[in-house]
Amino acid sequence: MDGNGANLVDDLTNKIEALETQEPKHNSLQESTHDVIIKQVDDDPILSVTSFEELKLNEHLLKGIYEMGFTKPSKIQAKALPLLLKTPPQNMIGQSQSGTGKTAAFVLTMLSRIDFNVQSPQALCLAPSRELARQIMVEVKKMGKYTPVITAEAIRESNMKSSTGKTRNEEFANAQLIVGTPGTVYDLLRKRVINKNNMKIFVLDEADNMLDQQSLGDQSIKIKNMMPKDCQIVLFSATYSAQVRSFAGRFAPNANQFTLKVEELSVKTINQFYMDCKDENHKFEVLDDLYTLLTIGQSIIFVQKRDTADTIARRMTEKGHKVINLHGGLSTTERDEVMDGFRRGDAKVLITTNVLARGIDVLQVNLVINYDLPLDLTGRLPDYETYLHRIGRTGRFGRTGVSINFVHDANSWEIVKAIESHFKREIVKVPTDNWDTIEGILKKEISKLNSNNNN
Ligand SMILES: Nc1ncnc2c1ncn2[C@@H]1O[C@H](COP(=O)(O)OP(=O)(O)OP(=O)(O)O)[C@@H](O)[C@H]1O
Repeated sequence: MDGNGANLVDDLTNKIEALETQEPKHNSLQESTHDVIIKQVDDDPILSVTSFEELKLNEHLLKGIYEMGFTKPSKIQAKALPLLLKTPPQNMIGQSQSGTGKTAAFVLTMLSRIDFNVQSPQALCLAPSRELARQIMVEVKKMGKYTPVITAEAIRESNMKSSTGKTRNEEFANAQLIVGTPGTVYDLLRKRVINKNNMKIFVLDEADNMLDQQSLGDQSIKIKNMMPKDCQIVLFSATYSAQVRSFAGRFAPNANQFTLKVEELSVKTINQFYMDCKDENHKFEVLDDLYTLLTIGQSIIFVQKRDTADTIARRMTEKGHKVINLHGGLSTTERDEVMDGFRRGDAKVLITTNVLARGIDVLQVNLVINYDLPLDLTGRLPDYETYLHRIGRTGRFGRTGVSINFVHDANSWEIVKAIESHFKREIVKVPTDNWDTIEGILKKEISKLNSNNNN
């Protein structure tokens, strides 16, 4: 690479590092300008608030929200919260793009429904992974910091110490708000460790995944069938396939519904690229080059299988890159340690499987690499929903992000083309053999995106 090329790489590096340090734009929310389609169950006018005060939330909750730096509701919060908080409660099937603040919408609703004088479970939230359940609990604790809420996490135990010093059963006996994964929650409900009788609100985050019969659907249905009849059911996700949506309608009957058009699904601030590799082996060489030649902020590399995650992590380490690796084959303690380290920024590169495709919110992540493209159960066709969730780990809440897909044969090329036409969003080709050109293209696209953001 000539001197000029090296300078350009530095430029790009600076640009990517600048993205890394972007402060949250709390006062200038950048969201889709196109409205979602809202289907309301009653004839009341559709409300949209412009401030959290308008929602008449408990003052202790407001204090928590402001301490988190939230100055005003995001678009989904502004429109969904007035419906979510209605009395008597109404069900909700909510959809909004990745990173637009769905968590706060349902966490505020859960915290608002709880009678703090009653010490038994009243709000239950399910998430598809322990990492996401733990993350939601962090949000609950921040938002509920000035309320007396008692919480418990229903995920498989790790060796990390309980912060309360209570036994697990004691924790669940008087917990008012529980967040967990379906298997553990079902087990605790079945053993009556979790008392369901006073449950007022049942939330499924990543609802399409939680209702998918080939995934977590069975457990979610069993849990829902244990809830009291008048329990409010709230579903949220960035994606719903047509099939899951019709099932969701039965799971949460008479629900207010927010639906995005397919061309609105993909976040505009995530710039999508693909790199044409010669074969499977060449993918690793390109990955190595990427991390050698560009200093990238925090990034996530997605692969399809646990074995691949282990292999890539080992080979990257051998090449001198500092990477960490998280998948479902690790122990719960290892998973927690890896995730906490990544959140702290101790490690910049996380190699993982679809276990972390959904919901994980690490604002500094500015690059997502699909080392293996997400495939459905046939192993040959694209998994559109997972693609959108994976790239949605960057570009959160108005920030700019980059995603790079590795293509290495005719099938993977067809998958990228199918994804491009499905979401109606261009995936730009970058070469794999000329690093001056590569960074030139990335730089041009990123600056185009930045100037669009500033308009
Ligand atoms: N009103 C707000 N003001 C400022 N920041 C906010 C606000 N609401 C949410 N955020 C922040 O935006 C980020 C993304 O929010 P969140 O994780 O809830 O997105 P999401 O819609 O659930 O995304 P995903 O579909 O990927 O799960 C978080 O860091 C959150 O703290």
